[in-house]
Amino acid sequence: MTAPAPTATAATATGSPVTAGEPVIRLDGLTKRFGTGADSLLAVDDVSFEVRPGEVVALLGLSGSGKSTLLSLLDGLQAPTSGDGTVLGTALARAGRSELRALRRRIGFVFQQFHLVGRLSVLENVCTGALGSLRGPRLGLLSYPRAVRERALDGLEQVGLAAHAFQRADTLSGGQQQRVAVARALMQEPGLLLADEPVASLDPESSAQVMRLLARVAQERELTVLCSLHQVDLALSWAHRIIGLRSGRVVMDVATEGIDRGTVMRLYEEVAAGSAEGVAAAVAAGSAVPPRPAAPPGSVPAPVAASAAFTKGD
Ligand SMILES: Nc1ncnc2c1ncn2[C@@H]1O[C@H](COP(=O)(O)OP(=O)(O)OP(=O)(O)O)[C@@H](O)[C@H]1O
Repeated sequence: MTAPAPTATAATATGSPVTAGEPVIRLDGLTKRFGTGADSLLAVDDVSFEVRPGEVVALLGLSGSGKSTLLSLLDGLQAPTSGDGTVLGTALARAGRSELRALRRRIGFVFQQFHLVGRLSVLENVCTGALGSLRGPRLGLLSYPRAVRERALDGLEQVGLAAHAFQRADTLSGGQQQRVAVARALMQEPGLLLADEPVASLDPESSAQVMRLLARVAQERELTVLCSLHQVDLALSWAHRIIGLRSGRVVMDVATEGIDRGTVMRLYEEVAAGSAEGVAAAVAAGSAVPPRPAAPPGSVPAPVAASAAFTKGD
């Protein structure tokens, strides 16, 4: 599946969609350190990039490279240690609690584990997506305004699950539950959709279905999507752009159009500091990555070098 270019956009030479609007995300040296002193850990390290309206971006990187931490910073769930970022016009480092709460109401978040309430009906789960805009707690489907219930049903139709509206959520398959979670996120009418490994616990067929759904809603709603993934092939076929993290740093930022799989796979290999320039040139040219020099027999692999940046355009 190829990511459909959002409407009202003009494709650039690299195929990346660009609209005239302000960036939805603008990060400037965003940094998150856990702990202090010698034992502290730099989870997100001086990250700067922009995401334009309608862009569908896949966030790739080894386990522990900082993808989830970056997403939680963007959602205002964690405060940056230094640097700044603006999301939907809210400055992350300077926003107060209520501003961050307001920001979160405008960001849809899709989790790996769906986070549905299993004993509630599918429709009521979708209705909970509107809670941020309603006053007071809700108990039972009928406690939601009719307009919300109708919108939730429309959402379920959009994700192909209207027939299951009155079933308990925990009777659905994993792939179906994730599609319900997408419908719930869309109830917020978000200006940005973040997804943290939304298909990590799904089989290949359900994964493709969920990614196809995300691509479709992104196109139909001109919605900006930033989604962490472990599946390079899904990222290549679904996203407009791949941002690769290694040890918290952005080491790859490429349009998916014209990029080959081997180049992206370098993200998952250990990169010796000495070969970084070669990789950078290969990525920038969109060509195949030159072979790594063979390690002498018995040698210990070089540590992954966070400084081995091969950001496109460097
Ligand atoms: N609350 C925390 N306190 C301390 N360290 C943390 C915390 N959250 C994350 N980390 C550390 O920050 C680093 C980045 O973690 P993060 O979960 O963002 O990576 P990831 O790329 O999302 O990994 P995965 O693909 O396995 O989900 C890891 O070393 C992790 O152990």
